[in-house]
Amino acid sequence: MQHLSGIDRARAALEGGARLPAGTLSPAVAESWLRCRDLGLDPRATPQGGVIAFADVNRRREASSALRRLALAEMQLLHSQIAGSNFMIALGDADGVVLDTISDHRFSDSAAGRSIIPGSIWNESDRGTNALGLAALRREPVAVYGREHYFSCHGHLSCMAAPILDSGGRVLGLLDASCSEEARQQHTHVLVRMAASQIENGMIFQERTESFIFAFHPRVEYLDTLSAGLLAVSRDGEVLSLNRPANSLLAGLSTANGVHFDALFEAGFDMAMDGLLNGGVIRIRDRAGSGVFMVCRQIGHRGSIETPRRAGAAPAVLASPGAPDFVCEDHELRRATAELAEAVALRMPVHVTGETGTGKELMARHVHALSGRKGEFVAVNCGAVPEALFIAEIFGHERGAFTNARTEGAPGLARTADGGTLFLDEVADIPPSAQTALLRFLDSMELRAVGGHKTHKVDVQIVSATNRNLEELVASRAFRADLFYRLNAYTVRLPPLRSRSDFALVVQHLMDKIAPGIAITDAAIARLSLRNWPGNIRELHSVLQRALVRRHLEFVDEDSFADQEKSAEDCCEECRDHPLNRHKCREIRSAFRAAGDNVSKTARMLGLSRTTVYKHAR
Ligand SMILES: Nc1ncnc2c1ncn2[C@@H]1O[C@H](COP(=O)(O)OP(=O)(O)OP(=O)(O)O)[C@@H](O)[C@H]1O
Repeated sequence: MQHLSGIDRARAALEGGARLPAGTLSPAVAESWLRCRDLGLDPRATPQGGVIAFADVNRRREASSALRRLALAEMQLLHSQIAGSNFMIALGDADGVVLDTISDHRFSDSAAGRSIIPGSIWNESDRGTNALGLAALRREPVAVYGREHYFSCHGHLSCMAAPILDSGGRVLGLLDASCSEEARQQHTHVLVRMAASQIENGMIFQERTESFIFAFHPRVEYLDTLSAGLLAVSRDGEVLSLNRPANSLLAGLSTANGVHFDALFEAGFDMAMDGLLNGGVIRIRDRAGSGVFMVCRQIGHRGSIETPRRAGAAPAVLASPGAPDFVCEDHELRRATAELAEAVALRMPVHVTGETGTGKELMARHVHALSGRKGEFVAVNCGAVPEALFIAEIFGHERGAFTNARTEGAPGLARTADGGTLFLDEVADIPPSAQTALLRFLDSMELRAVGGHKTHKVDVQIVSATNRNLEELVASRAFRADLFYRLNAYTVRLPPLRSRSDFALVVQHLMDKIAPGIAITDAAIARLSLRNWPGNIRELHSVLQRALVRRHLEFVDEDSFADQEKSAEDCCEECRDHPLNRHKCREIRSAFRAAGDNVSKTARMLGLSRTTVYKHAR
């Protein structure tokens, strides 16, 4: 109760513009309040806006891709440790902009949950005192409970945040757990700190694949814990990075950039290596005289055997056992898929975008093969399932849940995909009522059949795809923003065929598939490359098939497409792929030419509206 009355007095002073009573707040919070007051922020006002545009979120996500890869896996774990307790886990970048959230559905449906979304800015100067902003400023873990938040409108929130630092002490990102004030639990703070340390350590391993990594601690039984110091050391003994515990364990010694192992430990690098490379734990003294145990956690290798693949280093054809080959020499596509394997290894949901026929389903099958999962690849066309049945179709239904033909009950597609991949095609068409259910499922990987009482946990790789602009749908509120961010943890944008720099390779690949051994001339490829390809690779496939038929499966040259091009010229772009419309379209275009390219005259001749004529005559 004392704490409450203390905070009451402190708030009264803050909101009344008076001096803050001493001893009522932690120094970190008190200093933050004063900074906010100096900035002229009104604690009773509602902080303005504070959400950046989608494109910026994506740019920031890309800039933090290495961090996100590790953090998303930790966030999942953290979420499962504190699941069911009305919490949200958020990852922010160094500027306090939220990049990803995983949330308990009760929390995400609350006012607080709606304020912590990807793109929301939680730095101190925008949102006043809050854990994320304060942890970024202080570069240490911080908790801000209830009314300690500067703005009274955030008084129902409790947040615990820990910064994720690089070995130079710079903030790479922030991990935050937020809940409603009454749901807060002490141990969450510890879990968030542990997760942040785990990510920091992971970053050292991820970035230093060519270095030795040693763990050390004064007590041998702590070598496997998060308290152990980690040192990344080059083959010459130069210390390249240290984690936070290493810095504290070596306090008093200079660990500045480029320091040599010999300057930190009495036994020289070569002698230490003899013992460490034998796989054993050695005991050595640091230069301050303290004894520590040390073990080698990674043997650095030379060259590029395991160095992470950079954009530009990916192969021309992505091939995985069990998946159809995916031509991928185009540089945009290579960049988009450079880190796909890592994302899949971390079970990140993959979102594939691209025009119709660009290979979204093929990419989904490739992800499935990459995941090495033994279970099934289950594709759902979200646009084709009626709204009323969507949830039952995905999550199953118990016997008797429906009174029509579905009396028997079914496990649902998500359970069928257990151990495999669930491909949500045309994901933009998921009915609004099912979006919430899908979001809950993605957060917990648990589902309950319609009419059932038992929940089932499943393990599925999620791949979604659309050729619509999901960002616009989110902006118009037709698609839930939190679901959008959850699905596109890793996005692959497939370029349209007309802009692919590997066009010739795609043609050659399709030829090999359709008619192995039959040649296509360079001139034919050059001619095809001039087209617009609204139907992309699917359209190219059928154009090649028709050309092969015309040439009796002997060869394909530039004249093989003559009749196709002529008939294409005869109708407008939209009707070209619709056999049913083609006839009508040709009639309009020929009447238009006969009428001397006069739209009104053609319209009168055919008894059609001018708009219709214009649409086809263009
Ligand atoms: N990169 C590629 N390499 C080889 N073949 C490809 C590639 N991309 C697509 N294809 C082929 O093109 C055809 C269309 O691909 P797919 O069905 O995956 O497209 P999609 O984007 O899912 O289409 P839609 O949006 O209409 O559902 C398939 O025959 C596929 O094998």
